[in-house]
Amino acid sequence: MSSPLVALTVAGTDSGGAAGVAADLTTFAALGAHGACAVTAVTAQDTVGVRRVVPLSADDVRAQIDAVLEDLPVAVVKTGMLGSAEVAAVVTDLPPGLPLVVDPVLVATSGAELGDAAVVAAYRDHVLARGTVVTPNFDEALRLTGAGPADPREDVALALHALGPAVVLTGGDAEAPTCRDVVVDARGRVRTVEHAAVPTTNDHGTGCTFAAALAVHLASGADLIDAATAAHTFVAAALRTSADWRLGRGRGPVAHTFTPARHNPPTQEK
Ligand SMILES: Nc1ncnc2c1ncn2[C@@H]1O[C@H](COP(=O)(O)OP(=O)(O)OP(=O)(O)O)[C@@H](O)[C@H]1O
Ligand SMILES: Cc1ncc(CO)c(N)n1
Repeated sequence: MSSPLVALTVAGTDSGGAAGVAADLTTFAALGAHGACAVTAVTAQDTVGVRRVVPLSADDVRAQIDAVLEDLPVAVVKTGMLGSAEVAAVVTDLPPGLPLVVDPVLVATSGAELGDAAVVAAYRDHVLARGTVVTPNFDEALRLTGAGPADPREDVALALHALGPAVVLTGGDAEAPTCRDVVVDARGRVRTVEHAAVPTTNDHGTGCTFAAALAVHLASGADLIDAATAAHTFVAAALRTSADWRLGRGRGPVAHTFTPARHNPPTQEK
């Protein structure tokens, strides 16, 4: 007997349905996985900006994670907005050996701050060391490493790798000819994944969607470079789908509803 692959997201909600838990669960479903969630914070957010953030306590988050892990055969955990150093410590306590994709959410697409200096310190001091792979954008990578904007992306990615995890430094840029993600595997080998950029402003949620897709592909057995390539391809296809959408007054949602694998869902044995 087989069951669907189970992926758990530990992340904040986006009331506009573009990023955070909504993006993660929809992406898991689009790739045929069963998604579970532990909510870290509730945001009042739309395509324009973030109006309010209500953090949940570390105990609230731990209770959700415990409930899921005690009942479901979770194959991979993906984290997004953690919101506080206390919640970050709960993530660090995840069972050893459970693959962990850390999307170190610090800033929303709209520019709103979603992680303060204490959260940055928590990532640097212990969350990254527990992570299997970390997926920052360039701005997040600079905050986590203290590097400067003129530093080569490969060097910044290697500085993150030195803190413990494999790395996919994402390079979304709708105005560039191509988007280039720098990948550093567990052994420190550097590769790049590059695709034509999709010219669109409907890109709210790309980072969450990418990390969620990466988590499913890794848990399905792909190596890091294949998983990053597949996740990058998924996001690009989703962006092509949403490019003509007219949703909201700001940066509209990426179409994480795009479903390439509905007819071939991944499975797991236990
Ligand atoms: N316009 C685009 N065209 C093609 N690929 C893109 C585009 N924008 C982002 N991507 C891809 O999407 C993935 C997520 O990257 P990105 O750098 O946008 O994350 P992010 O900045 O964390 O996202 P968010 O805006 O949700 O915080 C990467 O694989 C990136 O290359
Ligand atoms: C809740 C949440 N998580 C992540 C992001 C990153 O885009 C966001 N805007 N909101």
